[in-house]
Amino acid sequence: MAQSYISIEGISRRFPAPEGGKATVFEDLWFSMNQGEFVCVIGHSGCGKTTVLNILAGLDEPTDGAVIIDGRGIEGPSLDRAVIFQSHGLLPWRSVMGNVAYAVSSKWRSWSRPKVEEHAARFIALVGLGGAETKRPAELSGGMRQRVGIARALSIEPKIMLMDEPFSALDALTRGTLQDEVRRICRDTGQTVFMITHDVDEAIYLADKIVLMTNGPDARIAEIVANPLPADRARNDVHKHPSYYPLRNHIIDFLVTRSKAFQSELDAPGKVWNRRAPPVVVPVSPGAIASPPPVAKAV
Ligand SMILES: Nc1ncnc2c1ncn2[C@@H]1O[C@H](COP(=O)(O)OP(=O)(O)OP(=O)(O)O)[C@@H](O)[C@H]1O
Repeated sequence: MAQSYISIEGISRRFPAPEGGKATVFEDLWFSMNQGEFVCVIGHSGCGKTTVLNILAGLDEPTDGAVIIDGRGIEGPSLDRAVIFQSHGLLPWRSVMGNVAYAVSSKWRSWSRPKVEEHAARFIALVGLGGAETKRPAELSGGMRQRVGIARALSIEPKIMLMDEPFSALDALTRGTLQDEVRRICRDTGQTVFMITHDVDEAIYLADKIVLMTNGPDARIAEIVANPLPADRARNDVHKHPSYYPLRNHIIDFLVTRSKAFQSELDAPGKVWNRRAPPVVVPVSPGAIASPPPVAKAV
């Protein structure tokens, strides 16, 4: 059997609780990703999405369990894994060019200054910030800062892109353009993407798989939804696909109703829950052909 590229193996995270003891954010999560896959994670605030992302980034460690990437355990951050944070994480004393060029020169240490800046400028232009290279973060709007963070992450051409609501601070037009660009770049370069979002339509447009997490504390992966839309999808056409509304309704129903009830359903007598293999669901319209082939129940 082919080995997964990223394998999350039974990770838990507990923090000291204010009242003493430990608070469990999530317990015994199992999940894997193949190389080149685009995965979105959806779940209510506080279920531990950012904590999982920080563990994948090597910025935090699980209390139990392990994450294996390409056959090796994670040992801290790596330039093979770029992170786009909600809060930009820019160096305030550096210009737009300085922030992106710093990342580029960290990755390719032997490159000359002009080569670094030429490479950085391409990605600054890509996110629509050509002309703003000399500005410092304090001179930019929140959305512009977020675009610098996206340019910086894309510029180091990482194998894995970890994104925490990367488009949430952007206006609708810029968001759409950058979603298209990020999707195109990730597909062209075969990057593996783990992205947190609260935007169901964004997940439907971008993801191959959508991981649904139950509410915290003690959150778990409720389901993995395999996106039945064709991999080669166009933004303007996704809603015309016969499986679009079944997919959208399934996710919204989860967020509105099932994410809360899930825990008590699982605790019902006689319920057997295999944490190692959360159910894979392919929501399709009756009669539609699902892609990828249904590996589990279609609803
Ligand atoms: N360093 C920490 N110390 C104590 N508790 C923490 C720490 N980091 C996270 N938590 C707690 O873990 C829980 C999950 O936080 P996390 O940020 O991962 O959730 P999230 O699902 O990403 O939320 P959001 O959607 O609001 O960003 C929260 O209750 C948070 O208070």
